[in-house]
Amino acid sequence: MRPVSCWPSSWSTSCFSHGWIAMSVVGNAKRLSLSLHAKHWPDGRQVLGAMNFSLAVGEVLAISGPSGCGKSTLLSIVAGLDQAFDGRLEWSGGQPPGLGIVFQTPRLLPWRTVLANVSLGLADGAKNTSPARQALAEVGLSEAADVYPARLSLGMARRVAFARALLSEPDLLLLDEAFASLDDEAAGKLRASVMTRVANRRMSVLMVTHDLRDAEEMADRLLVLGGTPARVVDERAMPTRTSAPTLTSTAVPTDRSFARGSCPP
Ligand SMILES: Nc1ncnc2c1ncn2[C@@H]1O[C@H](COP(=O)(O)OP(=O)(O)OP(=O)(O)O)[C@@H](O)[C@H]1O
Repeated sequence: MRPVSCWPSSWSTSCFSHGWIAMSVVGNAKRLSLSLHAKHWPDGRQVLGAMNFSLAVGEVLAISGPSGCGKSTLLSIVAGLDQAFDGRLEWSGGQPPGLGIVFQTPRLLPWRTVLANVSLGLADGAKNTSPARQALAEVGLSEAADVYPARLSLGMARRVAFARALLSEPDLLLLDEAFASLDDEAAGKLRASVMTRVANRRMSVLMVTHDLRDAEEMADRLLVLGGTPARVVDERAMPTRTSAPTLTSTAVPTDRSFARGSCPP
């Protein structure tokens, strides 16, 4: 069990002393620690319950669970987009790392070309287009550089969102069902692009997915959310990732039914 502490720098709110779901990585520098007590919506409904997890530098953590449980909400908290929660989010060194995000919907700006969308966030993006063109080539969309998002399929738009996220060379990549709508070849290429950066740059990845294959091929660990409010109902190490850090807790079940069904009460 992780000792309770009030970390010095965090996004928000209170310290609390009970209700932890303990899990810690041994021997790896941490990129982030999240100690969540609760997340309520403004109408008072509690969507997330107590959970506590860390993500190590170079680690890939997958989060799954039934639709509507609160996975995207959890990702928004980690992204700093939702700060209205009870708990603490702490980054190593006290500073949020460079974040890359691929949302469930690609969120491209419709009035900018594909190339201009990919260049968003780069200081000199408008002047030097070669990094963005390279990123587009990496996701197999060189030919789409000058078209507008309205002409893209959902899968193509997702690949553009990937190019945009990877171009910023993030320390932490957040993926929300990012491989959905992609054919096997495109999804395989993107997985490879991500995992190359994990290996070479020690990029960390927090990914929400319903697809066990994503978790099996990429993740060191899998957290399964369930219940209302959602909590971690299962945690397992993924045997296919040989770089998996040592866990201090958990049994590792072998069934693959984690993403099916509705939230149990
Ligand atoms: N801004 C909001 N205000 C109130 N309720 C919300 C808001 N956003 C999401 N919800 C509700 O919170 C719950 C969790 O939503 P969330 O999108 O996090 O689930 P999810 O597990 O990611 O679902 P899916 O797998 O279907 O994408 C759902 O019941 C949703 O309707």
